[in-house]
Amino acid sequence: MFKGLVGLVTGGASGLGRATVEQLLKQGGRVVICDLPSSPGQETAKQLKENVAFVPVDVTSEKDVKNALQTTIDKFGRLDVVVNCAGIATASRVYNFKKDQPFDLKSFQKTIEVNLIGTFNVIRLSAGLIGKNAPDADGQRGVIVNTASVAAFDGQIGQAAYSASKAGVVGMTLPIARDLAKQGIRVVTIAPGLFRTPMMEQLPEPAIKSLEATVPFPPRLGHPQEFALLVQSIIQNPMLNGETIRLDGSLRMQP
Ligand SMILES: NC(=O)C1=CN([C@@H]2O[C@H](COP(=O)(O)OP(=O)(O)OC[C@H]3O[C@@H](n4cnc5c(N)ncnc54)[C@H](O)[C@@H]3O)[C@@H](O)[C@H]2O)C=CC1
Ligand SMILES: C[C@]12CCC(=O)C=C1CC[C@@H]1[C@@H]2C(=O)C[C@@]2(C)[C@H]1CC[C@]2(O)C(=O)C=O
Repeated sequence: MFKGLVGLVTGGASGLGRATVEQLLKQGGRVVICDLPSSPGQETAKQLKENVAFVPVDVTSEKDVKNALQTTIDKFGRLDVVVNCAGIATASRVYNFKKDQPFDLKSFQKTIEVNLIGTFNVIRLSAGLIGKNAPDADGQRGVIVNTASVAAFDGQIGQAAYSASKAGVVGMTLPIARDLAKQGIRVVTIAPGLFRTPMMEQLPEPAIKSLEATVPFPPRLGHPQEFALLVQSIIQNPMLNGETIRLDGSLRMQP
C-alpha cells in the first residue's frame, strides 16, 4: 500500500518529522521534506538519497507552501499523505511577578502562528491537491496527520501559548475531517507525550530525567520511530478519522 505513495512532511528535517520521513521511505513511499531554510533539510535529503526531496518552507507562508506543492507535483506527480510536524515550543508565565512583566504578546502570537495557523495553512492548501486523486475501492483519496501535544489537555505552568496552539490543532481536527469527508480525505491528530528529539534536548539532562520518571509505562522518553509507527498505522487504517490519539505511555503532565 505504501509503494509509490507520495507524502509531504513538514518539520521533516528533525525529530518526529524526520523519523516519519524515514518510515515512509522504508515502506516504499516517496517524500517531500518541508522545513525552514535554516534547518538541516538539504543534508537530510542527501543522506536519505532516493525518492526524497527537500523544499525550504515556512509553514506560515502561503507562497512557500504553494511552492512545495508544485515541487511535489513536478517531482512525484501526486500527493497522498500530509504529515504536519513543524512546530516550536515556547515557555513563559502569563505574568512574571518578579520582573513585573506580562507575557510577551509577540511570543504568544508567534507560537499560535507556527503551531496552529501554520498547520491549518498546510492543510487548506494541500487538500485541493489530495482531492484530485482517484478514489480507492473505499472512496479514499488521502490522509492528513497533524501533531498536537498532551499539553493540549494537561498544559503545565508556562505553557499557555503552547497549550493554546496545540488545543487549536485538536479542536480543528473533527471539523476539518467533516469538511473533507465527501472527498474521502481523512484527518487524524497525534498528541505525543515526551519524545527524545532536538526540541526536548533543549532541556538539561537532569530535567529530562525527571520528566522521564513521570511516565507510568514505559518510564522513558518515546523514540521518534514510535511516533512514525503510529503515522503508518493511521495511514493503513481507514476507520481512523476525525480523532486525536494520545501517544504518551499514559503520562498525565503535572502542573
Ligand atoms: N518532542 C516531544 O516530546 C514533543 C513534540 N511535540 C510536537 O511534535 C512536533 C515535532 O517536534 P520535534 O520533532 O520534537 O521538534 P524538532 O524541533 O526536532 O522539530 C521541529 C521541526 O519543525 C521545524 N519548524 C519550526 N518552525 C517551522 C516553520 N515555521 N516552518 C517550517 N518548519 C518549521 C524546525 O525547523 C524543526 O526541524 C512539534 O509540533 C512539537 O510541538 C509534541 C509533543 C511532544
Ligand atoms: C518549552 C520547554 C519548557 C521550557 C524550557 O526551558 C524548554 C523547553 C523545551 C522542551 C519543551 C518544554 C515544554 O514546554 C514542554 C515540551 C513542549 C518540551 C518538549 C516536549 C514538551 O514536553 C511537550 O510538548 C509536551 O507535551
